[in-house]
Amino acid sequence: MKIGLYFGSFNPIHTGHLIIANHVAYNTDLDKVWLVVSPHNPLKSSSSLLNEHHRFHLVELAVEGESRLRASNIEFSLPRPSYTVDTLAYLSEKFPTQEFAIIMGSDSFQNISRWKNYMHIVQHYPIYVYRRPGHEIEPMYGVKILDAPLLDISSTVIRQHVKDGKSIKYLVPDNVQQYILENGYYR
Ligand SMILES: Nc1ncnc2c1ncn2[C@@H]1O[C@H](COP(=O)(O)OP(=O)(O)OP(=O)(O)O)[C@@H](O)[C@H]1O
Ligand SMILES: O=C(O)c1ccc[n+]([C@@H]2O[C@H](COP(=O)([O-])O)[C@@H](O)[C@H]2O)c1
Repeated sequence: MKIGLYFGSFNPIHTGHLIIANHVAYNTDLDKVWLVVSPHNPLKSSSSLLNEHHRFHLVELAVEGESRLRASNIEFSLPRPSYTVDTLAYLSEKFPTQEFAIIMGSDSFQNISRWKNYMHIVQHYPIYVYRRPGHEIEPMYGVKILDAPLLDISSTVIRQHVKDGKSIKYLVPDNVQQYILENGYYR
């Protein structure tokens, strides 16, 4: 089976992430997409990060009932910060019969040369890039650029809306919105 690994902070998961994961799961040669919650992105400050268990739970709520999408907390038991190359090595050893690919937005791809051992990643794993407004890229390293509508949604905007008391309806699934508001996250 071919599995797309969609790594992210998911702080919180939003409709953009879900549209991307669903697009890949149904329009490429990949069979499933795992949304891998990274406790700590090595290139981002952790100050505005909601606890990883809460972020993971929100991803679980978001993919509930969708058989091709799965929430993964595999990085919770690995050293911090979460270096993708280390997670890939761990997964390839743990699931030797699976074929793994990577899914990322074009903003992440623009930074890939700053990732630990990025040449190993680009040489050994297929990469699917979803274009993001304001982040035009040249295809390099044989990456596949997905032909799909641009989505101007970010976790940053959702956190800011919650802080400002604005609605996040439709920007996140209803059950995710309800859980965020009930628990007072991002206030
Ligand atoms: N609207 C979007 N279009 C394309 N790719 C996206 C979009 N939102 C997120 N991604 C991609 O999804 C992955 C995980 O993103 P992440 O969890 O950091 O969300 P984010 O919205 O970028 O968060 P933040 O606003 O906190 O930086 C990254 O590879 C990112 O490029
Ligand atoms: O391995 C690295 O050096 C590396 C550097 C920056 C980001 N990443 C990973 O890229 C993923 C996307 O990060 P984010 O915070 O933009 O959602 C997340 O899983 C990070 O751990 C990985």
